[in-house]
Amino acid sequence: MPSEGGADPADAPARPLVDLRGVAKAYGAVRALGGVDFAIAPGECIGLAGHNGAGKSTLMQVLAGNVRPDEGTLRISGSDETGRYSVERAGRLGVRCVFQELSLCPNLTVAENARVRHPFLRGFGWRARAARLIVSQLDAIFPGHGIRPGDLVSDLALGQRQMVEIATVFAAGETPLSLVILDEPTSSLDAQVAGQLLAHVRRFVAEGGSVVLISHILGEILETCDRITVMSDGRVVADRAAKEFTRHSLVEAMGHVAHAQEDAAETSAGPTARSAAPVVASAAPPRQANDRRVEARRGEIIGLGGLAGHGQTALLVLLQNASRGRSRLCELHGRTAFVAGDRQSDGVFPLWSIGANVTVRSLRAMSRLGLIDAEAERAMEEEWKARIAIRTPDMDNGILTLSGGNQQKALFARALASDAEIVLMDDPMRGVDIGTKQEVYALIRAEAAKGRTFLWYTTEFDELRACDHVYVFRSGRIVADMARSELSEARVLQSSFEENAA
Ligand SMILES: Nc1ncnc2c1ncn2[C@@H]1O[C@H](COP(=O)(O)OP(=O)(O)OP(=O)(O)O)[C@@H](O)[C@H]1O
Repeated sequence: MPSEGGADPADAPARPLVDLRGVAKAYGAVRALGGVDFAIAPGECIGLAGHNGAGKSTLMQVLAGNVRPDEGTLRISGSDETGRYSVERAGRLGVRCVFQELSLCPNLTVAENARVRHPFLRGFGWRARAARLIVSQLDAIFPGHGIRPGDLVSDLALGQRQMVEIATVFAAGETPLSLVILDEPTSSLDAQVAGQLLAHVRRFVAEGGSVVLISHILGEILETCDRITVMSDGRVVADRAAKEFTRHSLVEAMGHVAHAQEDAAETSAGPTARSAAPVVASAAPPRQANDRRVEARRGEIIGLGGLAGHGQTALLVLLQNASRGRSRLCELHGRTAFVAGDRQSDGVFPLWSIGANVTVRSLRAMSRLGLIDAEAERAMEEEWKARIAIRTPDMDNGILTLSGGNQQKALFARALASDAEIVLMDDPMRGVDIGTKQEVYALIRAEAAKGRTFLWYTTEFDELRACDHVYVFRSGRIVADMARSELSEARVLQSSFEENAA
């Protein structure tokens, strides 16, 4: 059994770039880190895996200087930083991070944000220099990105904001860059853009840089990283060369049951013909030039695919904002609930408790004579905490005390606990660990079998395979639609890129 922090000492690099020993951190009763050893060699890409709430982000926040551990030592490039480490020290030592919650200022342009991150861009002509810096970095990492330096960040799609954030972090600064921490960097990127980033990571590492990559998409870390460290409940439970892991053994190391196939489509060999049930939701993208429209029948799981930001979210919003009945673009017969993918801006009520975030959509159903039935509310909170495994000692804690993936689970619970007949999902599985994903897929299938309808925008092909019928979007229009039996990744990709796809 691998020991804690346990690579064979013979494999340990002579002088690690980073050497954390016995790092512990508690938040009240929650032990986020329980004595972690973690080392990174120069020129090494480490994958950090583990269930939601395992402690990955907290460990990286320690390394970024944002969180001061209660115990443990921290050495960087041989220098003992224990007790004096800070964000500023991290910056000077060349440690930079892309965290799950984006740090860009929405009311500033792309170039102005680059200036905020890189204060050396000052004096006469700073704006042009900032623009050149960010555009050249975007070109290097994400060729064909389509982002202009004068674009306001608030006007960019989530994926584009993520690209700007990543490019800003990799851009040459005053101090040489030694370590880049990427905490779920691909969660809002589609497969093609994610591939561009991972290729860049490999180039950066080949040139001697180090990277820590956190991802719940296991294929990404298996293919990109040299070594994989697995965390569970605040501890390191496995630490080996990436090539020694298979997908199966990695899932097991994370403490999940490794099913023969962990994909969404696992048991979903459903009907291939459209069901005869009545249409409950139907919508046409405003830019659609022909009469194609997304149509969902009662009990169907409908997938919206294609590259990120090509009109899928807009269609879901159109349905969410539609009133019941029929209009030119929309037809809706039932109550809707929306599961946001961008939890920061559309999802969580940041000042509310976890419980209140879950039950808010159901309060009307739980109120009698204008008073909310507190017992029913508490029961709903506890039921969903158990059903979807929200990791918290107390549902009264603030929602922001949850790890990113657990916040996402709370949003899911809000929609599924509600009385909505139609659930609109805007790429909601981002940041959810593989064990929970399997449970949520099963839940969706069970709910669909009971007659609930799901419209599911996803950037993961595996999730499209769980759908009964898939519509592929490009440039704000539906360019293809196919039943599950006709679905293949090649077909979806082809339709996503070709203007005149089938
Ligand atoms: N500021 C905080 N206050 C209270 N608890 C916190 C805080 N930050 C983290 N925690 C708790 O610490 C634990 C570890 O969280 P962390 O964010 O490190 O997990 P993670 O492995 O990154 O999860 P995910 O995959 O969901 O992002 C969780 O139980 C979380 O609820």
